[in-house]
Amino acid sequence: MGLLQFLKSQFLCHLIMCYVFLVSGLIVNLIQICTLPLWLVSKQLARKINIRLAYCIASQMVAALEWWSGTECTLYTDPKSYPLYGKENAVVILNHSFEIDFLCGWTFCERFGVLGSSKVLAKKELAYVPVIGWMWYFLEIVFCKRKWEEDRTTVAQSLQKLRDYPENYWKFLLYCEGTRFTPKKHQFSMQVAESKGLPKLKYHLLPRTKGFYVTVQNLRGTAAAIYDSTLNFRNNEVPTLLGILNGKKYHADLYVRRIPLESVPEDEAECAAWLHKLYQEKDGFQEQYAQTGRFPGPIVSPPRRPWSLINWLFWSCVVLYPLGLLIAQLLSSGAVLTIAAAVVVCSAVSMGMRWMIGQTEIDKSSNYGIKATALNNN
Ligand SMILES: CCCCC/C=C\C/C=C\CCCCCCCC(=O)SCCNC(=O)CCNC(=O)[C@H](O)C(C)(C)COP(=O)(O)OP(=O)(O)OC[C@H]1O[C@@H](n2cnc3c(N)ncnc32)[C@H](O)[C@@H]1OP(=O)(O)O
Ligand SMILES: CCCCCCCCCCCCCCCCCC(=O)OC[C@@H](O)COP(=O)(O)O
Repeated sequence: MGLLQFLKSQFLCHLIMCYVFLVSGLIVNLIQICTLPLWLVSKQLARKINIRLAYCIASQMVAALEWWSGTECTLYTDPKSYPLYGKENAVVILNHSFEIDFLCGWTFCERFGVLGSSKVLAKKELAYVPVIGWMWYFLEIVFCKRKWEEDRTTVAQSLQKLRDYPENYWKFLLYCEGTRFTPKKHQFSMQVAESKGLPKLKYHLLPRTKGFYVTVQNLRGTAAAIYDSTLNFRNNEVPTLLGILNGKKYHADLYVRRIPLESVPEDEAECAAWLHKLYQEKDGFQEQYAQTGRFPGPIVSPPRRPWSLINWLFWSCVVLYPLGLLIAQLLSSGAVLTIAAAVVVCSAVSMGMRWMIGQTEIDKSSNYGIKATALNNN
């Protein structure tokens, strides 16, 4: 193990990274709150400012993936579609099998210059996660309770609000499986597939079709295409956020197909059947990947950009300098009680960060999808 790799595995480094993320994130959240009056005066300007502010937070995690862990992200796609990525609005459909799949999504958004304005249909629980969840509130992220009776109106309303979004180039991410893949959820989901007379899937859960239908209906005329995206990792890697913090390098492969939105049927039942067929095709791509280690089509990888790193270094300077002064003052004062209080605060913060990282862990995944009726989401 080299010196750099040794340093990357040290808890002190992780603590410093988490401190930078948390404090800079809270500063950004505070500035976001200050933009509230602006929403009344100029909604579009407030949105544009919040896109840039969100970039300050999200790109730190992207920098950790790209520059700290050095994870390689390879894109398989049609070279004819490639020039359109980042230049049009699109609904992205992604498999939900990995703890850092959202981060790989963010990385591609960053490389196509749409990280700050990217959107997602996220479970409501994530809105309460400090920094990220609070930032999403100002980005007009669409939240759902995964209870259709309640979501059918709120999701449609939130999607309608996005129709006049000022930044043209955003991606709306939809995990149609609705929850992360686990063998148990797969077993239940395939029972539902069987009861509906649908072919079984090997690598995916049965997609939930209502969210997809409502998204397509509400974004017609705004989004130009569906980006059907299938993600996997080389050599059966099981990537985690803690692995990224430890500087572990992963190898992500993403296959993206651009499908014009007009080709999705308008009728609800046909739209649902279209989505089921899409997931059967996605299953085929994963099978091919398992057999050959490749997705179909050529590789057209966009290079990483320096901006995420520059942003990270900027915020590190902003928040570490006062911390350094504070620690020096504290140690020179020799006040045992104050030092003890500082240790308690540090421990509390690191526990809080561990809880946040826990939100990404599949073994802490919800029970959603375990019962066929899926009534219990907790
Ligand atoms: C490549 C570039 C990438 C770019 C990335 C871009 C942007 C990045 C931006 C941000 C990244 C941040 C990442 C954050 C991640 C957060 C993600 C999440 O939170 S995922 C969870 C929330 N999202 C979803 O759930 C979306 C999918 N779900 C739906 O669409 C649902 O329909 C719903 C709208 C949420 C409503 O759910 P509900 O359960 O109430 O209703 P359903 O109608 O879906 O369910 C009943 C229906 O399903 C059948 N059923 C029952 N049990 C199961 C089961 N186990 N499996 C499958 N199906 C089941 C049941 O029979 C009913 O069927 P029917 O419809 O026929 O009646
Ligand atoms: C600079 C880097 C420092 C990094 C410090 C660590 C920061 C910690 C940040 C926490 C980020 C929280 C974002 C959560 C996104 C989780 C996305 C996700 O995958 O959600 C799961 C849901 O889709 C489905 O839920 P389940 O039903 O499976 O349950």
